[in-house]
Amino acid sequence: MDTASVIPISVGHIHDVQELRKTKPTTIPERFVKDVTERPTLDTTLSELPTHIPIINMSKLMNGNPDEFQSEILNLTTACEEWGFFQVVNHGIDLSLFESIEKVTKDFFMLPLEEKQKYSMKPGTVQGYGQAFIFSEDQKLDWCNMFALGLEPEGIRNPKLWPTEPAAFNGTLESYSSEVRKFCQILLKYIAVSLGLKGDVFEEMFGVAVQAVRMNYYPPCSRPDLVMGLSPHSDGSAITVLQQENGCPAGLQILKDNTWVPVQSIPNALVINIGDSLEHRAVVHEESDRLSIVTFYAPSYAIEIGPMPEFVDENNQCKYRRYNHGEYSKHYVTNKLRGKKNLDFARI
Ligand SMILES: O=C(O)CCC(=O)C(=O)O
Ligand SMILES: [Fe+2]
Repeated sequence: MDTASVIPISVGHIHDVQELRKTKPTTIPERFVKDVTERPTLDTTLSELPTHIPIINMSKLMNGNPDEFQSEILNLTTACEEWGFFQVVNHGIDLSLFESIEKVTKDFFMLPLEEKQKYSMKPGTVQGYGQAFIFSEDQKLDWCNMFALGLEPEGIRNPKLWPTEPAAFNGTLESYSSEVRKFCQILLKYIAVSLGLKGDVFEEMFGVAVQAVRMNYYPPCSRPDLVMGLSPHSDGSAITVLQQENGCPAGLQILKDNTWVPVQSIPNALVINIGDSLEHRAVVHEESDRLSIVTFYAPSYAIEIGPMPEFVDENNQCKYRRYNHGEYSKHYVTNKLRGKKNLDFARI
């Protein structure tokens, strides 16, 4: 996430989805109605599919049992190679923090609109309250309200966007984020090991990693078949850590072998994805709302990244060029969500 300069663009009126929902509209405003080919396949038809993304049990990686470690590292290799998406259970983050971040986030979204608008996301930027990735008046809108904040390094923070209400918001977000940051560092170590690399290779490569959070609140919608909660995209991070409200209906879907597969929510698990690899989207429901709290963890904007020499030889030719992560990030946030096209930035 970039604090990017404000681009003078006209995005038209962006309805606040929660306010719209209050009026219980029988017809959905045209700007939210997706073109026929872009409408969601709803859960009922998807429930027949084999829907399980891999599950990684972090305690098996940390309990000192070498056999369990080896087999779970293998699971992680498969999860990264074949899916790019998996859930982590027994991740070690205090569950009371999960509850408290959920509570302050929900409380924030339930504030009166005027209060939330004090932190409005300016067109062309990605921090604050509103809808991100809207760049024109004719672009369709997603059925979602977002609140996004840059966290680390200090320089990407915009203190004016940190809310004064609910009072516990800022402190809770700080504690939560520092735990999630440690989790990301540990997970990247295991990913390095699963690739046969030194555990600290990513930590060294990333510099002071960029961390940002986006909270997505999806109100119910009378016509979930016509709208999208969040348009298909892949994330511009190294890893993304998604927490969804316990007990909420499945909303996240990933594109696996050309089929949208719903991610069933496992209580207290974290959903991880390897950034900019697998396309995903969120659908909404007729009666239930849904909340997700999403952390993006990425290399420092200052560093240059590219294919690792360990993985390039005459049989595995280089497919990507080296590039500056800050440039990539700018490219990412100044393009609307459009599937996986962002990685073309680096393709040779
Ligand atoms: O809410 C979800 O499940 C998806 C969120 C997501 O993909 C994102 O914020 O990048
Ligand atoms: Fe995403």
